[in-house]
Amino acid sequence: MRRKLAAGNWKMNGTKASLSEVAALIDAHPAPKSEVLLCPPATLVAAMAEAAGGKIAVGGQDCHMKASGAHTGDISAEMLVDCGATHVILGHSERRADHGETSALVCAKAEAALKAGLVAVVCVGETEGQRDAGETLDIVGTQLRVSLPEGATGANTVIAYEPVWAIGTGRTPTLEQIAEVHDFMRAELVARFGEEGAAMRLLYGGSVKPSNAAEIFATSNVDGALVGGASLKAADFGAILTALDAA
Ligand SMILES: O=C[C@H](O)COP(=O)(O)O
Repeated sequence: MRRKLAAGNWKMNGTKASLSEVAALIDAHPAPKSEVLLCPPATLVAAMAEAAGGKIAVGGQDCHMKASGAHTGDISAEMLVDCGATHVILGHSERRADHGETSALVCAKAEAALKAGLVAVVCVGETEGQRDAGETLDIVGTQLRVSLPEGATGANTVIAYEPVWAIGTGRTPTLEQIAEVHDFMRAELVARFGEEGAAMRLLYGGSVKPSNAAEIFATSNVDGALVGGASLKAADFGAILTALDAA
């Protein structure tokens, strides 16, 4: 049985004052059925982990493939662990677009994350042009195949399907489109990883909000969400968590 996961990605948002949202979330949802993960900017990982006190999981938004060394501005998986992180988002489309990250690099980062004991939340998803060209399953299949290292399991790896054109736009795929991609990903993962592929959580991400969460969570092979904008406010993220707990 896959435990549902409500994950929030704060992206480049938040200061120490924003940690009041974490306290509010925990107060309002002291014992959720679903697992809860928040991934703040690196500057807040340690403080958020302390504020969360183990009641919700905290993750980074990226890590380097190496454990240490001359890589100015980068952060290693070991450093995230040292700050109290248990997860790391890898291969988000904003990293792929802003920093030219390839699936091969994402795979190297995922290997580093797993070695350090982090859960890797690996993101895949097509652009609008790729969807219009009928390439969605090809793109997602290739990203999955290349981004995931050997040794990925249901315990150490989560997949987030995030159509690039749905991120921060208020647009979402139809439920049929989400189901098509999630069912496809499940089949690919089972074909490669067997039982471990069946155990991996598959999150949907892209304009998830309180008003559309319930229907998305009722969709085939959706085990939760990776939420951007709506994760910044405890009230919105809490409403999404409530919908996930009820699914
Ligand atoms: O990582 C989260 C996704 O990019 C979704 O962002 P969004 O909920 O603001 O559309």
